[in-house]
Amino acid sequence: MIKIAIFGVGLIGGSLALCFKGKPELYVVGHSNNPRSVDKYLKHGVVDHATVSMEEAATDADFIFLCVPVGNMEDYLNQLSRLKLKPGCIITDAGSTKASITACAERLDFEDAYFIGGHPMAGSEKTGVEAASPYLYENAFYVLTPMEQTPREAYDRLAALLRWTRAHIIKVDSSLHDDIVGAISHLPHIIAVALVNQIAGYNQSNNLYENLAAGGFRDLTRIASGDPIIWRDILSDNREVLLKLLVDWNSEIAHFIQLLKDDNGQGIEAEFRKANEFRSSLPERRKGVLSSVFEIYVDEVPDHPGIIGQITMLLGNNKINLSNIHIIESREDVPGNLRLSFRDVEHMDRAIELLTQENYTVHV
Ligand SMILES: NC(=O)C1=CN([C@@H]2O[C@H](COP(=O)(O)OP(=O)(O)OC[C@H]3O[C@@H](n4cnc5c(N)ncnc54)[C@H](O)[C@@H]3O)[C@@H](O)[C@H]2O)C=CC1
Ligand SMILES: O=C(O)C(=O)Cc1ccc(O)cc1
Repeated sequence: MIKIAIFGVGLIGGSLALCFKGKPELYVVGHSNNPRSVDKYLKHGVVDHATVSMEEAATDADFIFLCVPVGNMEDYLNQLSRLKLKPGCIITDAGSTKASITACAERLDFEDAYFIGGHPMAGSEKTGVEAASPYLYENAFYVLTPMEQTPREAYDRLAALLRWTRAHIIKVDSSLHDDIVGAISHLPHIIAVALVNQIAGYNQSNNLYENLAAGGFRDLTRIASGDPIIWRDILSDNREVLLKLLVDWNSEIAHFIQLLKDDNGQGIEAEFRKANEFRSSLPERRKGVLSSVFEIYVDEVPDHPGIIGQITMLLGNNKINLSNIHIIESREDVPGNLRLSFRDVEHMDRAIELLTQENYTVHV
């Protein structure tokens, strides 16, 4: 049996556990400091075994995944370096930043074990094992940041295990990772939070802001609902990169201020053209670091008990994974609309086909 120990079985650790559990020769052990979390991991069936003992989880493991907040990674690495690990054991992490943890691991002595940094570049604003899914990483990039001295054999063994995630494994230098992910993920999170807080401020004096903030505002700011502790740690750890990115962001905003002051319509148009061009060159059907949500609307769903069950059962029976379901403006006896969200376009396309066959009116 190959033993995989997962420290921190939340959204990311739990999704990894679900990719591995039940696969030939794999045995998954979850660890938490908190006995109540251990019970929860077992109740959710995401691991084969769970324990509060770090030693029990780690000592005979072939792979160790650290899936705790970025701010706790160093402490876990230090603790692991004091244990006698199985020769050849691979320690990896799932943290959203890579330079500091790789540098920390480089300073430590794991004897015959190896550290290889990792970052599955898919996730969501949700947290906890309740939100875990075995499909989370499908078609996403999974970055590995091996060190110069990492043996090829160890890298290959980790990459082979990670094939169960159905992600695309890619090797990137750890500080290049932090520059790029800082720009495409961490900076957008700051912008989303600042924007939501700006509007929340206006809303205090008039809640029409809240009522009118629909569609586009919700799409643009979904990531502002990310977990405060997880994001505190990511932003603090990558602060040097982010401070430079925010200087550039300020110049972009200053440029817009100038265009508006000058009432420079041509300049505004040029900005939109430039953005449209880059955006339309982005790969469309691949998962990126900011997960896309594929949504459809089902019209006039009669508001009687059981209708939602019928729809979810229809999709479930056809192995279509819903990531969210929302009832819009449904009052008693008045037909409502349903918003169904999917994590990938294939599931959405199949749902449209099935629901249309069943005579539901569907809009994308
Ligand atoms: N949320 C996301 O979409 C993504 C997150 N990541 C990274 O994955 C890691 C885990 O994030 P999530 O699974 O989203 O968070 P989560 O909150 O769902 O899970 C975190 C896990 O760590 C445990 N934990 C929390 N505080 C702890 C502490 N002080 N000491 C020990 N354990 C603690 C929790 O009990 C939980 O099991 C983070 O390093 C994050 O940067 C990576 C890719 C995507
Ligand atoms: O909700 C989203 O789309 C995300 O941004 C998820 C995410 C969060 C942290 C990461 O390091 C990678 C992906």
